[in-house]
Amino acid sequence: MASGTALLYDEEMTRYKLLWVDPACKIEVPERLTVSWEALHNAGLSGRCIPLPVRQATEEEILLAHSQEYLEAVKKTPDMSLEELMTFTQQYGDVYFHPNIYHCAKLAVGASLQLVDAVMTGKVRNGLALVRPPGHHSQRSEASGFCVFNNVAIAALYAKKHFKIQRVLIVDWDIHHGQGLQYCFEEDPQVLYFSWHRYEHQRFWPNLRESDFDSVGKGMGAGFNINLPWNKARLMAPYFRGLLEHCDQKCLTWLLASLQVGMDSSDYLSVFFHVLLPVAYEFNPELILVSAGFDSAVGDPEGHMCATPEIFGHLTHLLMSLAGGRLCAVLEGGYNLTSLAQSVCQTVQTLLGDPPSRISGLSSPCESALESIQSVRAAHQQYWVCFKNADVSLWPDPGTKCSRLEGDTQAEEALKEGEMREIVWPEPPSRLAPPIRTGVTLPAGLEDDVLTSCFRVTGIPLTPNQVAKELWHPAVPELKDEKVLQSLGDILSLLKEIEKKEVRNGLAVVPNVSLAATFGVQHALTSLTDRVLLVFLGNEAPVELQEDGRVMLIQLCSTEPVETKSKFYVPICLKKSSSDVAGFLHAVLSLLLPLAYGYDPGMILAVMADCSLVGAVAWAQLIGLLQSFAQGHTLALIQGAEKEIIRVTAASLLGEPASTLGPLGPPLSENVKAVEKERQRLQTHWGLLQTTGEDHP
Ligand SMILES: NCCCNCCCCCC(O)(O)C(F)(F)F
Ligand SMILES: [Zn+2]
Repeated sequence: MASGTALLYDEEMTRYKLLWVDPACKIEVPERLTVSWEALHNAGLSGRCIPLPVRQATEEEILLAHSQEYLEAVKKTPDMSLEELMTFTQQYGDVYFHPNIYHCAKLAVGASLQLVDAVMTGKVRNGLALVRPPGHHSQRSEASGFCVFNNVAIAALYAKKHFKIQRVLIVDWDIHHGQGLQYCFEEDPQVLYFSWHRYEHQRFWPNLRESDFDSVGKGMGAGFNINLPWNKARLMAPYFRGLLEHCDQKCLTWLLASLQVGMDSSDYLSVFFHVLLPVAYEFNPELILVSAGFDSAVGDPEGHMCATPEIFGHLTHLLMSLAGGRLCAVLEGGYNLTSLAQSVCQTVQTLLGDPPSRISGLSSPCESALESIQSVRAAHQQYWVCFKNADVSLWPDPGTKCSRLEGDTQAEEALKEGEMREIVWPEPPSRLAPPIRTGVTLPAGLEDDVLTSCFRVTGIPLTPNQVAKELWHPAVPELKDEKVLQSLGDILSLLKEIEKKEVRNGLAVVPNVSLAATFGVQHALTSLTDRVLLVFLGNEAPVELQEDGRVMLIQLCSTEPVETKSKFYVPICLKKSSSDVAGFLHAVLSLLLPLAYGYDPGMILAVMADCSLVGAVAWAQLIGLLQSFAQGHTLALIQGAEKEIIRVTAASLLGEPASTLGPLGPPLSENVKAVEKERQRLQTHWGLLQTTGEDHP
């Protein structure tokens, strides 16, 4: 299994810049690369990566995505005078040329291809190419938006050609629409292009009608182009008409900044749960390419978004569960040098396997985001079975796009000026990786190669009254069984190792999983955290729940669970769950992840009480996704000695990407209905569950 994270950078790519005055291009400066590189160095992250040399792309490689005449034209730029460069630039939009930009553009493509080679040959697991000029706007015969050659398009075409890959997923989280990528692949069913971008009903650059959600791809490529447009909130102007008379410029600026509707982490995560991840799992890609633009981070002068840099650690982690972890990230935009550097570090740290930091304060996606989510799911319902049961009765019908009154532009300008001065955000918290990753307690005789890199933990057997004290309930008969007492002792010492940050996560194979779960929850609450998420696969409810919210129980069962009103108890009854992998995954993506992010637990207990409920691969996928939370503090408890389950659990806890689930069939409609029922019940309490707007009837 490949391991290691590649980092590609060459300071030659800093050696071009804008040589004349052009307000549209002045933000694309060489310092974008140097601050990113230095931040990675200062954080000790570049030292943990595998440095790969960049190289110049060959003409043949560039011609995969560009025309001969365009290449010939760009080839002439190194010999041009300043005037000739300015004239040459005039024919394109929002881009500039420089005598050295052709050289750098070849290095940017070459770096991307080096990264694809290293990942596809298993030399590394994943990686990031820090490049400029960026690529996702450039087209067959046209430069655009600071882009000269389309780095990611060429990388995808190169991967298909040289590695016979038939399914590539491109995730473009840059705040601008990568129209160059859309045009390149819109008829290609082998390349699924996903982009979110500021759109504002076509009022945001590049102002293209085809950047809207109804561009789904063409011909054989229908369904393989997904646009998620960010449109500003509805009609701010009327609120301000009244206020304008009373408040001065400063107050208006503040007011707009506080109402400024840049999207935040809740919007981003909702799109991943309810649009991107369901389709990505169904598509089952062999390689993930990320057009990693960080102008979608807070503070960016182009993006005006609110999502803080740690969100990229989460987005990266969620994508690493796909394609066996084969992920190539290529830098696109990002113009606030502080948030760019922080976002790059968050991304690389996750690629290296460090657990994402906890994100608190998540809420519901905003109305505008919900409208976009619903529109995209409706537009793609006919192409993806994961949207088959989506609630897409259109709200409001697309005809009534909320237009923006002219008054906004003056307000917009105020916002732009005001907000640039004031925007600040906290540094992302440090994400320490403990020396050892996984502690295990196993009954003897369960040796396994994977387990050798785990840290064996054996505890002191507990006495019955010790347990009774911890569990605050009368001693149960099992407590006579010294195997049970030993396993509880083992769990206690595992939790202590996690508490001391000696290990990050743990695995215990136990004789009585319900007792172990109850004990684990109680001990975690007394010594580790005030919020424990218990994910329980099995039918017997392990713990009585207090409504104080210190435990959230998500229980996957096969028999009809008791009716509940609690927002901390989520029974999900799945029929034939071991064969309905799609149904299981639907439950994880549309229920479990949104709940867990909303709850923000300090500890995860993942309990496999009944090995028949899901297969080993689905379970491993779940263990991988659960490491998004609680700084990776997961304790997996397994009853019985299913060797395969134990092996994949340990592998996942050690950071091995789970193997792919393979092509997914349609989920069982009764399972989708069960999940939808719970989602409807809970979405008012946990906003990340929403997929449609509130005022939808
Ligand atoms: N206010 C100035 C208007 C600038 N309009 C052009 C924006 C180009 C964005 C380029 C990018 O960030 O998408 C890339 F990733 F390609 F670099
Ligand atoms: Zn951008």
